[in-house]
Parts: sequence; structure tokens; C-alpha cells
Amino acid sequence: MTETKEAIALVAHDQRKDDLVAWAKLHADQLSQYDLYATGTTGGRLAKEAGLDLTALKSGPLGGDAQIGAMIAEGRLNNLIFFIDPLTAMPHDVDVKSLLRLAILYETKLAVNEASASAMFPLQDD
Ligand SMILES: O=C(CO)COP(=O)(O)O
Repeated sequence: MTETKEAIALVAHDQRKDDLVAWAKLHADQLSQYDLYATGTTGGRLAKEAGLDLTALKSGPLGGDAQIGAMIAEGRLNNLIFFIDPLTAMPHDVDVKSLLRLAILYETKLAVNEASASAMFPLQDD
């Protein structure tokens, strides 16, 4: 029987993308052991610049946050690394709030910056 790999979703707001890419480069070996998902623009950068093999969803403002929220609600994802920009208003703030609400509701392991993302590893099975 093949074992299902645990999944991690990676998301960063525009002002935090450089930081997530830099963090992901440092942790590429660890990340590559998991099924990786990302919102569209974040995923494109992580694939190109950090060499990660991942599934890119829609861009956040076009429904990518909602897709990740749906994965959480369906029990398909329980790790989320979301580098949030705390200083910029977002047109899709309701989607961001919805994703965070679902992550909290479903006990998702959630990291919002470098320190908390680094503290996620090694991931432990529930
Ligand atoms: O907006 C986002 C998260 O709220 C991220 O989306 P992108 O990765 O497509 O920029």
C-alpha cells in the first residue's frame, strides 16, 4: 500500500513573497518530502526560484485562498504556511479571513512568518 504524503500549502502576499521564497530555499529539502500546494503567483515563484515541485492553484485574489480553504474543510490539508502582509489592505480580505477562519476551525497547523514556519518542522502526524 502506498502511503499518502502529508500536504502543505504555501501562500504569501506580494510584500512577503521574497521572504517566503528565501525561507523555502533554505528549507527546500524538508519541503520536498511533502505534497506541496500553493496559490498561483506564490507557486510560480516557488517553483522557479526555490525549485519546488508543487501544485499551483488559482491566484489568491481569484479564488486560490478559497481553494485552499476548501481543501482544509474537506480534510485534505492540515498544514498551511501563509506569509501574511500585516501592513497592506487586500481586495480579497474576505477570502483571507475565510481561509484563516477555516484553518483555526479545523485545527490546521498554521505558520504566518519565518519563525513559526521553521518551528513546524519536523511535521508530526496527528
Ligand atoms: O493573495 C494571496 C493570498 O491571500 C496569494 O495569492 P498569489 O500567490 O496568487 O499572489
